Amino acid sequence: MAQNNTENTKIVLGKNQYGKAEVRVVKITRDTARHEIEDLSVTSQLRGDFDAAHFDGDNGHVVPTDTQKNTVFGFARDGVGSPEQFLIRLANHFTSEFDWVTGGRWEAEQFAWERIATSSQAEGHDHSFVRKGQEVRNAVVVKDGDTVQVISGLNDLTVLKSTQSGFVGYPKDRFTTLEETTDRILATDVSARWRYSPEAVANGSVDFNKSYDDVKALLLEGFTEGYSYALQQTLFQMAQKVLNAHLEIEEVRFSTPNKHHFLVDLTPFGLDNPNEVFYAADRPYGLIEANFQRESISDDSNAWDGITGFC
Ligand SMILES: O=c1[nH]c(=O)c2[nH]c(=O)[nH]c2[nH]1
Repeated sequence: MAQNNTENTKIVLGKNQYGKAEVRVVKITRDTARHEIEDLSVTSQLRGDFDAAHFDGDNGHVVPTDTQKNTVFGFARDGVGSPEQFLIRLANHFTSEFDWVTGGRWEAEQFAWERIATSSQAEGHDHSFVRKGQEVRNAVVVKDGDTVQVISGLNDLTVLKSTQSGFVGYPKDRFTTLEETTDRILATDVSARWRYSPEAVANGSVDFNKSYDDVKALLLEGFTEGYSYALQQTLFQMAQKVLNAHLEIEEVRFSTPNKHHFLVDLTPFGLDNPNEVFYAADRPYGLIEANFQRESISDDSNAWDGITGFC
């Protein structure tokens, strides 16, 4: 770390990074009449030797954030492919183009679109799309020297089990009013992130789009299977599915609200309620977070720095 001698106090520059946040880029591939759309929000942040900029106002090393934004658009001209590959391309570009850029952090959210099906085009319209309502995909690439870390993920994947879920056996004290139940609704908006082994990233063996679809399907399958004794246990079941099937993934992290559904008392109206009518409360909600990782991996990766909303 650099030091700067000011009048009488030595000041050291700590961690720093800079770049352009949330560059909204939409790429239409229009080589044929049937267009393709790729829609992303990309953040680029560079790390390296930027002492002079901070201490002396010397911008000789400061690749403008405006240039970083333009690079995103320029690279999109060739297509995105997968958000992970797109970010790795940006990482390799900035670290090879500018000697003093030793690494950085690149992040993307990807918004999915699907073709509008019409009565004349059941297979979907050629160039009219509707935003897919499910989850938002995301990716983070962190490069430090030659090591590239990739974390993929999704937000807001809303799921619900209408039975096969209960919550019993918890400790009770004078503040406990919650009734035990063996048949409740379990609902959550899944935020999940998973980190690939740097080796798998380096040898280029990961097909990030295929892997994403597969992990999402496994998370959903894990949610459906069996009886849930708590959201905590269901998260483990979901992670287990992913880690068993994808050896190139080292860890999976979750942040999931427990979206409570309270049985409404219909007796004032002379009606029974055999687990059919619920009040869907929006707050407060339980907040269940858990990270699952292979025992064999060390937990010293700082790839997660800057990812908020996970424990
Ligand atoms: O799945 C659950 N986990 C909890 O930790 C919890 N706590 C609570 O009140 N209800 C639930 N449900």
